[in-house]
Amino acid sequence: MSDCLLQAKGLCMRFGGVIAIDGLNLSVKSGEIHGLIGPNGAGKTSFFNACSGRYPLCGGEILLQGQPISGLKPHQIAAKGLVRTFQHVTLFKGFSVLGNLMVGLHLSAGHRYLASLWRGKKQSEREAANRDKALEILEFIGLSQIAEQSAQTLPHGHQKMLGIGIALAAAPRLLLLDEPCAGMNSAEARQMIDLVRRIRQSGITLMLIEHNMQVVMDLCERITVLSFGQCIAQGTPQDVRANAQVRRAYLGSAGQEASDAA
Ligand SMILES: Nc1ncnc2c1ncn2[C@@H]1O[C@H](COP(=O)(O)OP(=O)(O)OP(=O)(O)O)[C@@H](O)[C@H]1O
Repeated sequence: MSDCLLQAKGLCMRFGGVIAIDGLNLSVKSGEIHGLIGPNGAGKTSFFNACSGRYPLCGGEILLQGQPISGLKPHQIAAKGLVRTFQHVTLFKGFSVLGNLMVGLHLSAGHRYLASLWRGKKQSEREAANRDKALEILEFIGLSQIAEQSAQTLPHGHQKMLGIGIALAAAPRLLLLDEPCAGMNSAEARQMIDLVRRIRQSGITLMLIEHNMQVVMDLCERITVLSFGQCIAQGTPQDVRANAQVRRAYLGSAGQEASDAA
């Protein structure tokens, strides 16, 4: 598939006797916002962990732009353009918002963008370039007004936004977002949805795990549904809503919500 950015083929992941991912096949197309949904324990986070190199696979392979990435270390996968966020953001609480982003930029300094930016520059010039880039990202994620505020005092929604800003500092081609709207009030969730759309407009492909069905149905062009580590449906929101197996897998949990969002 020529427009396929990420492809998982026959993926398996186990934790002792627990099969977290069971022969999973799925693909993410370049330029789309792709939702990953499924009941609790379906294997969604395990899939992100597999893609980002956090845990080893026990079978199958993952291709990014047609190149195998399975078996690479997380920083090597990030350098190839696949970057993830976590459900719970880890920030340097003693640093400012800007400081956190600058650390993020330093950590991904081996990456192609900064490598080209920094080549041949002196330390002071690098610092200035780093700060400019951090401010640019803060403007993009809508936190430039609070650049000097301590990260410790940030409300939950802003912490999640900053976590995404730090991920953007690694200049991803594909950004995996783990429950970006979790724990947010409706105003914060609207800001997050707007940010996700703007990230896509900037040329970055996104895949997101999200339990809020309304968010998934509004935001995603395609959706993959997992159940017991397997893909039980992949398609447009309309396809997924109409799928009887999806409704059964969700019965009694998010199923009613999924139907209601139709
Ligand atoms: N580090 C781990 N050690 C042991 N078992 C794990 C680990 N991570 C995941 N699992 C198990 O793998 C299965 C899939 O879990 P996973 O967290 O990927 O599901 P999920 O779809 O993300 O669920 P949720 O929506 O509740 O976050 C579950 O049975 C879980 O208990």
